[in-house]
Amino acid sequence: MTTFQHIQVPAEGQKITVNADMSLNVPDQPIIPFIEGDGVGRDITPVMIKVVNAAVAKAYGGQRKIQWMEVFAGEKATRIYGPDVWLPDETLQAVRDYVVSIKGPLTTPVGGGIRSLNVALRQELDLYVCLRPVQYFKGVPSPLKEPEKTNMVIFRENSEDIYAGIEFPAESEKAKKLIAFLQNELGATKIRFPNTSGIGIKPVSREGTERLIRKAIQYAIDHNKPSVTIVHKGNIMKYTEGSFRDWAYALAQKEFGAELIDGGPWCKFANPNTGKEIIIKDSIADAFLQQILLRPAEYSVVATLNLNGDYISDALAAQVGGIGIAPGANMSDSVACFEATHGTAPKYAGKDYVNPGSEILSAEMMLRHMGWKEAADLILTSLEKAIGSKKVTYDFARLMDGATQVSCSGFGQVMIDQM
Ligand SMILES: NC(=O)C1=CN([C@@H]2O[C@H](COP(=O)(O)OP(=O)(O)OC[C@H]3O[C@@H](n4cnc5c(N)ncnc54)[C@H](OP(=O)(O)O)[C@@H]3O)[C@@H](O)[C@H]2O)C=CC1
Ligand SMILES: O=C(O)CCC(=O)C(=O)O
Ligand SMILES: [Mg+2]
Repeated sequence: MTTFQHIQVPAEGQKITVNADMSLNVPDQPIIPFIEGDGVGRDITPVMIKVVNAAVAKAYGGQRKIQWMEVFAGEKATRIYGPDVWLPDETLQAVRDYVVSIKGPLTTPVGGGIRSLNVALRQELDLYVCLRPVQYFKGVPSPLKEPEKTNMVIFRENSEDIYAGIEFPAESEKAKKLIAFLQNELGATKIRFPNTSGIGIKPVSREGTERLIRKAIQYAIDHNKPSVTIVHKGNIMKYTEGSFRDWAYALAQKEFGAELIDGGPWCKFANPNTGKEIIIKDSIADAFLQQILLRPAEYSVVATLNLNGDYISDALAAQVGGIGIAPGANMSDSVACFEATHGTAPKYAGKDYVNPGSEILSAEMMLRHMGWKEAADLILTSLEKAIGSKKVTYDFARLMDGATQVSCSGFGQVMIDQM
């Protein structure tokens, strides 16, 4: 058994393992690492665990049980491991070795300070897909007239782009060197204020694009979806976002046999499982952001770059009721770490106030990923019933007629009472 410095491995339970074909072996008592998270992480993570335990107990009558194993990151890690240890090596090792994990949000300061621990975790473990389903739950208050028409699944590239954090502060030696190189060696004449510019680098590769698009198209096949939309700003950023689009179309043709529609670039192929047509199309990001509000029913699977995916996730979440119920997963071919779309919402930290729904729905995705469908279904139905009962947290209560506002833990209890 692995020994850790500060992580306590539960006395009972086993690791989930991965087969050669990437399917999972899930024991009846899997050990699941969790990161509590900063800010509201301390409110929502215990509620998520309580709701998941209740759903698993109800679904399997004691036959199955999750053995939770706390691993540390963010502010809590600095209290345990020392002031500069934000993401301990043993946390990365546990998330990798135990295959399936879940995390609360982690703070990233604006401007200076540490770089994002969330991004570091994704990069270190090469969790290259950020999967964020966006669906409407009946009764949730939404700014749209027909929120049920928003039903999309975002495949956000999670390892590249301007998000990779390769940047140099204005007036630093490195920025000066890089600007001089760009001007003198590469003929870049368009840096408007070279003496006071910070510089960021935006790597976007064919390999990174292809592995993301492969997953998005396979998802559309497996879930019988009508289309995959590639979202990019390739008219302006031609060799990063534009190439993303071109590589995506090329992959659809090369690996899935897609054929051009009316000379392209849109293309289509028949779903090998159902025979139904899957259309591969693209949309420029600014236009896409208005299309999803005005014509959401025309979009299904969305494949996009890292930064676009970040913006689109929150925008789409708002359409179906907000980031209080927006779940997600960071995935490689073998490892998956589930997490809410929202951040640490610091003004609400420790107040037992916010909606735990995003992390609970992330756990629902986790249970489904493990093949524990019955427990996952119970979570969905109890969430729907809880919303139907109008006992909801502040974010929904402030927009819902006749609602009773409950706390974060109170909402978890309402869900458990509905199981
Ligand atoms: N994966 C991660 O760990 C992420 C981390 N972050 C980090 O989080 C920190 C704070 O970021 P910030 O920009 O404030 O964004 P947040 O997502 O933390 O919060 C923005 C607003 O969203 C609403 N909100 C967030 N969570 C909930 C919830 N559970 N229930 C109901 N409403 C919610 C609140 O709206 P209202 O004010 O209307 O009540 C809140 O003020 C930053 O350091 C950022 O880097 C951000 C995103 C993801
Ligand atoms: O890492 C962070 O602090 C922010 C990340 C984020 O907003 C996201 O992944 O959606
Ligand atoms: Mg975000």
